[in-house]
Amino acid sequence: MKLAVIGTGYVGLVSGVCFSDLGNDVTCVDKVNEKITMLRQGEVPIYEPGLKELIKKNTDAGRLQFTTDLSSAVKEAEIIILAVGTPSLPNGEANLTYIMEAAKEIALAVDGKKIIMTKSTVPVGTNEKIENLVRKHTAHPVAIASVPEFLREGSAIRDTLGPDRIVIGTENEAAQKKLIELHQPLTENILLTDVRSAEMIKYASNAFLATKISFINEIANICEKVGADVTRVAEGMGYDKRIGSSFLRAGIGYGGSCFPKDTQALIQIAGHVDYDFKLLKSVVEVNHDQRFNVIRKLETILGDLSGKTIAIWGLAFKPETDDVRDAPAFEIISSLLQRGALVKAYDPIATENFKKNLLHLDVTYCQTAEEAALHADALCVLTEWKEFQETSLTDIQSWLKTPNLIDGRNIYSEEQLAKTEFVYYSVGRPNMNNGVREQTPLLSF
Ligand SMILES: NC(=O)C1=CN([C@@H]2O[C@H](COP(=O)(O)OP(=O)(O)OC[C@H]3O[C@@H](n4cnc5c(N)ncnc54)[C@H](O)[C@@H]3O)[C@@H](O)[C@H]2O)C=CC1
Ligand SMILES: O=C(O)[C@H]1O[C@H](OP(=O)(O)OP(=O)(O)OC[C@H]2O[C@@H](n3ccc(=O)[nH]c3=O)[C@H](O)[C@@H]2O)[C@H](O)[C@@H](O)[C@@H]1O
Repeated sequence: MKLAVIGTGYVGLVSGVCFSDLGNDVTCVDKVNEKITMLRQGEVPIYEPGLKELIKKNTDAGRLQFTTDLSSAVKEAEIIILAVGTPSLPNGEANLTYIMEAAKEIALAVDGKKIIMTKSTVPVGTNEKIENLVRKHTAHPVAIASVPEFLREGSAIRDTLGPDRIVIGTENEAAQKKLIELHQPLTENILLTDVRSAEMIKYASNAFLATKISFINEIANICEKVGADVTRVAEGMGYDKRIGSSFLRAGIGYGGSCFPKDTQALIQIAGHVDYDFKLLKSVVEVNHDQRFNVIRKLETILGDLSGKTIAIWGLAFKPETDDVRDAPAFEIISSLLQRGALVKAYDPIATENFKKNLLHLDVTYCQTAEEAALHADALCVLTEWKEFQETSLTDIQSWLKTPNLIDGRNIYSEEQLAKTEFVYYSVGRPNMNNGVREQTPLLSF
């Protein structure tokens, strides 16, 4: 099939490349010239394991192209995939400017029968708005479908080529048939539904995963007070198939380009129909507060942070990506600087993106993990990069001025710590001091 993909962010690029890998002719479109130039030269504007190689394979095979010429790409295609951004407005609502602009450009370019398949995450009712807009600008038969995307950054190719499910929301039977045909090589598990339900499935899925994270983070906070270990609690819960073990990793809260924005957007969607989504509001609040536990723990160990040197390992919102959108590191570092601390930070690949976004922050960015940790009063691990997990605790101890370690992602085990002198605080697990577990006093009730 001939496809045009509008937008070469994570979703557009990865789905475009994967669809071409399945044998379709794909043209990826972006309005940013530099992105298209890079892609044509075989460079990838985002970091995603395996993507560069897959792009080369498919461009070499002549099935994958990149252009800024939306009109020609649309004319050539049977299916147009809409994958532009839907960032948050200041009030939390999804900003639909890019979607609507792109939809208009598509409508003005169509010259025959087409399917527009929306992969961007859009509030319930948006695809109907897209349809109305398109009808205003063209008389050609254009079918609209909502086909939400569920990929994760860092495992985007694997997720796209082996999805748990595909959701196709459309009222147009011919489009439905065509979209089943397009997605069938990926999975047999295709849910056919109406447009509004498809749009809601995406928000409900992200909101539910965010809820799991905030839930386990609150359990972790209680574990710290009662002397239990949240990793064992999560394991014990996860064996129950009704609960499942995924998304029960306690930490410093979720970040990234989607959970924070999509939870806020769903609260707004509910608000527009006079529904107060109390549970989700709490999920967001818990998540925001969770970040500051890192600061509270540092203050417990070091007291006043003014003049103290704090090493930060990890700036990306999760490993295997250079994406720093809404990364917890932003607020944690800002808060440290406000308290007068000196911050030295290291991330294997996200430093440049972080700097670009936070030019005003007075942070010393380091080339290696060791450089960041050297002579610091404490080290905070904010992203669970494998490189950090593989660094010997004996080395870390020798680099630091004082062996204080805040492990925001629970990457080190009690056994590893047993042979060290660290004051070690993690999330929802017993503190360690000089290789020994700190005892929680008898509970009074
Ligand atoms: N990032 C992710 O992992 C996931 C994102 N999503 C959703 O997918 C959508 C896209 O997300 P990202 O890929 O992160 O977006 P992004 O914001 O990184 O990229 C969007 C791209 O679209 C381009 N663009 C905007 N208007 C255009 C136009 N009129 N013509 C051509 N190009 C245009 C921009 O220049 C940009 O390169 C969002 O709605 C997001 O919520 C869904 C699942 C996963
Ligand atoms: O709509 C989207 O954009 C995507 O959002 C998430 O994907 P992503 O943001 O790439 O990354 P996740 O692996 O879900 O992690 C999100 C955040 O939650 C945190 N997290 C995740 C899992 C967990 O157990 N604990 C936890 O704190 C991560 O550290 C990270 O900050 C969803 O997992 C995807 O299904 C969805 O398509």
